[in-house]
Amino acid sequence: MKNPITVSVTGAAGQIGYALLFRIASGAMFGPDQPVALRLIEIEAALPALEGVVMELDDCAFPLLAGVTTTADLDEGFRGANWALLVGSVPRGPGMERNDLLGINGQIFTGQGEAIGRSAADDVRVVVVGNPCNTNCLIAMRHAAGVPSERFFAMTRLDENRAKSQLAAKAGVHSSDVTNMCIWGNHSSTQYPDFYSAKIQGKPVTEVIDDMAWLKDTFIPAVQQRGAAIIKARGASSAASAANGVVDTVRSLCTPTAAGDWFSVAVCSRGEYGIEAGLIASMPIRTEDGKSWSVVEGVELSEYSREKIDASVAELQGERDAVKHLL
Ligand SMILES: NC(=O)C1=CN([C@@H]2O[C@H](COP(=O)(O)OP(=O)(O)OC[C@H]3O[C@@H](n4cnc5c(N)ncnc54)[C@H](O)[C@@H]3O)[C@@H](O)[C@H]2O)C=CC1
Ligand SMILES: O=C([O-])CC(=O)C(=O)O
Repeated sequence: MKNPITVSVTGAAGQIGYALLFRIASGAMFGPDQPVALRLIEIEAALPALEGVVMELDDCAFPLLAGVTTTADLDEGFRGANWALLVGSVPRGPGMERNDLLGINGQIFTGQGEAIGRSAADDVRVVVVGNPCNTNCLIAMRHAAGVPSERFFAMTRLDENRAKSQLAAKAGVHSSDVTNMCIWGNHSSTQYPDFYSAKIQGKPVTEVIDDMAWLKDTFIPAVQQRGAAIIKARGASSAASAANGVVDTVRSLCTPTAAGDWFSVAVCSRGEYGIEAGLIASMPIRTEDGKSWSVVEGVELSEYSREKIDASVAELQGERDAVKHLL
């Protein structure tokens, strides 16, 4: 039997938490022979509800679940964490943009970053989901003393999956036929789902979907606005698909990437593709060994792509400037 991987999850009693914990405990995140220990973090007021979730985890009798801890204490919650999944934070409601949450949620990530620096395992990797996730990730990274910047990620995988699904439906193929789908920039309505470099059954999307007006004027806004459309329809923000995005993000970071492909996650830029170093921006990422990762080099950017990426990066710069007092 392998040693358990310790996974800390904040906001564990929330909507995404409810969809995520059972997937982790069932083996969907780390595979069918990898035990996991969960450390669940909530604010005091939500601890009673979290106990109910733990009762349900118990009632699943998951063979891979090696233990569950619940706490409102950040050091206790991140103790020994190999993965810290930062979900806890307020979701937006109808009519809001994700960065309207910066003032409400930003400060959560200072204390969490500090506690990760003090208490997590030496190999901790951090995935920020709580919105606005890129800038919250930046805040956490800046406060996590001793944790290298390449261990911080913000989630754009749900956007990637949405984009694949939209392109597949238009082309009449399965979403698994869509590869090389990069979301660039911010997890926001300025994100750029790069249809120019994506492929369908190995061919450029623009060859298979010969409809530039649809790609530019329907596809891109549909992906950018999908979160808002879900909020409008469901009355609450995406939860099951977001949890699925977290599972996919961690799996992709832990599993060698298929030859020629890449996946989307926001990482700390080192200046790749002219994106200001130090910003948490989504880019095309590969891992060869399931541990270290790299930004895929040489993706060709049309003038259109360049403009879209620059606009999203400008938004990230604005968000960073708005939280200067937290950095
Ligand atoms: N990056 C992405 O693709 C996506 C991000 N999100 C974001 O994920 C976040 C969570 O969404 P939901 O689970 O639907 O919200 P929710 O409101 O159902 O749950 C959030 C939970 O976080 C807890 N919480 C609040 N402050 C906390 C703190 N300081 N420490 C620990 N826990 C804390 C709350 O008590 C609550 O149980 C939101 O910010 C939402 O916008 C949602 C979907 C996709
Ligand atoms: O749109 C929202 O506020 C929630 C979210 O991040 C998403 O669904 O992508």
